[in-house]
Amino acid sequence: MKLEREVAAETIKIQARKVQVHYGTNHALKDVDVDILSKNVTAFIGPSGCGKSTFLRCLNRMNDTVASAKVSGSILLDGADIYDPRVDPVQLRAKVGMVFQKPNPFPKSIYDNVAYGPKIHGLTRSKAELDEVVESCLRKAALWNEVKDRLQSPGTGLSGGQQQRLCIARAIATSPEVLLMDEPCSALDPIATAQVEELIDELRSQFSVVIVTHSMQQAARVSQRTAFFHLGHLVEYGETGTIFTNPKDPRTESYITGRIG
Ligand SMILES: Nc1ncnc2c1ncn2[C@@H]1O[C@H](COP(=O)(O)OP(=O)(O)OP(=O)(O)O)[C@@H](O)[C@H]1O
Repeated sequence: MKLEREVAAETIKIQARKVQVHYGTNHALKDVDVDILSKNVTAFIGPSGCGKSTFLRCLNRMNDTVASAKVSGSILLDGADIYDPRVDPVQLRAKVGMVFQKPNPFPKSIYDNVAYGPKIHGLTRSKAELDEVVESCLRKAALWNEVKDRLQSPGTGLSGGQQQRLCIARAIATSPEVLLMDEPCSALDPIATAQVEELIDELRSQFSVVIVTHSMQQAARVSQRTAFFHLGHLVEYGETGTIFTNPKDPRTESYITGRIG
């Protein structure tokens, strides 16, 4: 029997039903149903072009910025439709933050990169409060000790791994509830990758994390749930251990054993 604490931790944060995405005539995502659990890391895996990033971008309406993209179906965040016309996508993206494949700090200081979100969303009332938020986010992103003496230096002057941790600090500065990560380690060396993976594990005590990855080892290391996509379909979704050791669908098995992809 599960402990009460564990059951409480496994509430549904995002519920997606019959999500379809077309880019012009390209039907990129077909009838995707999935429940993303709170305080879990969910990995999206599958061969190139299968729709992982497309689906990830549906979860904070980033596809709104792609003129040819048409999204249908329903996506609920804590039971509320994120595609409701009354939802402001900018506010939504503060709640559902995103970290991209290539570290993309703003051409501003390290401090301002992190302070930007809280400032534009009016989340702090004083400079002292903002300083606290910046420090706490840099600490959570395991970067504080490396940058505390040069907060006014440009974020773009950091190493690739440090820049990615800065982008994570920036993404968590608006206190998101969900963090979307699109291949966040693909531009990083193994040491920086290990640091970011460790961080992801720590972040899940506070956020739901959804990560797109090409590395099955990474999915197995960091996630509790895995979704396997193939040709625009979500083929299989379940506990990571089960997906990797006892998949139900032959397509999942072929992918994890290296026969497709
Ligand atoms: N901005 C876009 N405009 C038009 N078509 C797109 C766009 N983004 C993705 N697509 C198409 O949608 C399909 C799914 O692409 P998507 O990037 O979601 O796949 P992916 O599984 O994340 O691939 P990869 O692992 O290579 O990043 C592909 O056919 C792709 O060409």
